[in-house]
Amino acid sequence: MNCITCSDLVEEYNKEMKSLCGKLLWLTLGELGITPEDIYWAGPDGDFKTNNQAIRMNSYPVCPEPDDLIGLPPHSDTSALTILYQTTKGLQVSMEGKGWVDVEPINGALVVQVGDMLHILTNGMYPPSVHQAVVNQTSDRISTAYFFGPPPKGEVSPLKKLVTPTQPLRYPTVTWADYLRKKYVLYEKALPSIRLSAPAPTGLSNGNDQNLVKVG
Ligand SMILES: O=C(O)CCC(=O)C(=O)O
Ligand SMILES: [Fe+2]
Repeated sequence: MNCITCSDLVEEYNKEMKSLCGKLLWLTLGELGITPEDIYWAGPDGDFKTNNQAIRMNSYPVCPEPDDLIGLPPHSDTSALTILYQTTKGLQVSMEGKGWVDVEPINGALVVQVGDMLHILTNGMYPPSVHQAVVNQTSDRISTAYFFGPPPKGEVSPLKKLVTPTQPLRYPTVTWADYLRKKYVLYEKALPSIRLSAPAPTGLSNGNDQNLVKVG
C-alpha cells in the first residue's frame, strides 16, 4: 500500500468513526434526556462538526514472558468515546466484582468504550471504561483505537440537566487539552484530582454492560 492510499484510508476511517460516534453519543445521551441544545460543541445540527479526534494504532509483538509484561497498562481513555478494532484477543476490561475480563474479538464488531470526557459530561453517571491490553506467546496483535472528543479548547462540564440535589456537581469545567495534560502527569489519579464531590454510586448506571449493537 503506498502512502497516498494509506492516508486516504485513515481519512475515510476517521469519517466513518466520527459519524458512528455522533450516533452513539446521541443514543447514550438521549437516554438521559439530553438534546443538541444542551451541548454547545455539538453544533446547531448536533453533528459534532468541530469535534476533535485522534487515532492510535497499537502493535504488540509476540512476548515470550506474557505473565511478566503488560501490553498497555490499566487506564481509562481521556476521550468521550473510543471505538476499538482488534484483530486478536488481548483487550481486558475491569468489571466490578469480576476483575479483569477478556473482551473477545467478534468478527465485524467494534468495541465502544466510555472515556473520561463523557464521564464528566454525564456528571459521573457513565463510568469510564478501565481497560488494559495483555500480550501472548503465540501471536502478535494489532489494535486501532479511534478517540472522539470535544474541540480541543471546547469547554466540557457536567450537563445542567444531570446536576440535581441528589446528584450534586461532581466535576468542574475542563477542556480536553487541559485535561490531557493533567492525565499525562497524574495518569489514573487525574479524574479523582478534579472531582468536586463524592463519586456517583455504582449501579446508577450499569458500567458492566458488554452489549452488541448493530449500527447501520
Ligand atoms: O490494544 C488494545 O486493546 C487497547 C488499546 C487502548 O486501550 C488504547 O489505545 O488506548
Ligand atoms: Fe485505551
